Amino acid sequence: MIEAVGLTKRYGAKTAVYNLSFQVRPGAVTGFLGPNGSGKSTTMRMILGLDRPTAGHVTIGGHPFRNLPNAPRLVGALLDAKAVHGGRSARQHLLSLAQLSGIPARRVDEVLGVVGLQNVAKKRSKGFSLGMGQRLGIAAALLGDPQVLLFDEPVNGLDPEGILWVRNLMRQLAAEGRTVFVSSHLMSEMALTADHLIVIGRGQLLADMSVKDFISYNSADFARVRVAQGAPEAREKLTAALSEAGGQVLPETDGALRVTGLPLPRISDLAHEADVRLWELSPHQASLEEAYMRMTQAAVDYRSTADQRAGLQQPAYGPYGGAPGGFAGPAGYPGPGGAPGALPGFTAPPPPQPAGPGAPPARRTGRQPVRGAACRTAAPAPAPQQPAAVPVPQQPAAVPAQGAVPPTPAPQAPPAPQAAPRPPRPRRPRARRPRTGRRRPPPT
Ligand SMILES: Nc1ncnc2c1ncn2[C@@H]1O[C@H](COP(=O)(O)OP(=O)(O)OP(=O)(O)O)[C@@H](O)[C@H]1O
Repeated sequence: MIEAVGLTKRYGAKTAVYNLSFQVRPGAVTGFLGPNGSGKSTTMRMILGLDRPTAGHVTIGGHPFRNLPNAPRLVGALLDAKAVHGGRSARQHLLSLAQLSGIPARRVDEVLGVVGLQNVAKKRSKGFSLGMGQRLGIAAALLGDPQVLLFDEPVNGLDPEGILWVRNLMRQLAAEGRTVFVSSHLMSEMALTADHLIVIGRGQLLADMSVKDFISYNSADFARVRVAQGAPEAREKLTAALSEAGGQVLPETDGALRVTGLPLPRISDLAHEADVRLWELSPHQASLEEAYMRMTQAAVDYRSTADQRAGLQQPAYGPYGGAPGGFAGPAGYPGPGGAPGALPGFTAPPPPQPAGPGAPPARRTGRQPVRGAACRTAAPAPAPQQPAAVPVPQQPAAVPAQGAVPPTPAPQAPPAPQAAPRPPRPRRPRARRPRTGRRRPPPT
């Protein structure tokens, strides 16, 4: 098991990870999610003893990584697949790692086979594609047949077959009772691979819960209702009946209705009472991607200037408020779509607040390259001695998870000393040239 307690990492003025506490249990795939720059890699480096926490601690099986006896056989990691000597072949690279860790050479050929690189084992790795490099990094992680595995974006650059292979590999490793901690930005993939999720935003814990709970806490379940074709008056009648009963009803583009705030049996009864024949009444759940986007909107640091969204809050839509896409307001929530008395399971949490005027993202300075295998014994970065000023990320309005550590309010950074504003310079009137009445000659 991996256990982090109050883990904090500062790089100069930048707080990459703040007061992070979580556990990664064996026998499950735990997904590690968060927007770009939210501190996932930093956390993984601290778990592997490659970065020293500024505060807090993290252990594997009860010991800090550096105190683990024979760490490479206990822990395997893929952090940066490109951190390979390009002049070495895949086999040579793995062989050197194996020799450093006392792992028998035959294991090298085994893992080359597992990752499907046996036919290019003698090729220099500098000629490898992104996906081949990724496979080599995974081979390095598996080399010591470890009980604890960390993968930082393992499917990066893999083709669909490779992605499926990684998914099955992760699931198999977890089924064997190993601890599998994997970060990814591919939500659809995480939904299929992970059992449990740890979500961070701006270095702080946002959620620690099962994938299923994460989706239902952070998205609106809804019912799709379709009346018999060619009966617009029946549709209107049903809309009125459902709204009167406290449901939020939105028209869908194909003529169906999206209903939140009412359970399916109640919708069925109301349709029956209104004498409306239904052709469809089905439950729907939002995807992990929708739930993730909803939760992390306020913690996104890097957004395209072409992206007009100020969040996933959508404008009120139709006479009942709310918005298409499952993000209708929850029961009792003052905003579009809210309806008192709406039932659990058919409501969404309050929409996340748009990101506040947080500090601009700090530039990454002197980031240390990290090798692909955990058996690397890099000297730890000295913990920077910083004042305890921490820029506080604005928390999205997330539902606190069972077992999640509620983010502790971070101390406010004192305002940077400002130079006294200069008085505006008086503008000199521009001397006007006297008009001569002559025109410029046309260009030749
Ligand atoms: N060595 C370093 N020196 C200074 N700042 C750093 C260093 N390493 C990371 N950071 C900063 O810490 C923050 C967290 O970075 P980190 O790489 O952990 O995020 P991440 O969640 O892994 O991002 P991504 O999803 O883009 O890989 C970023 O703002 C980053 O610039």
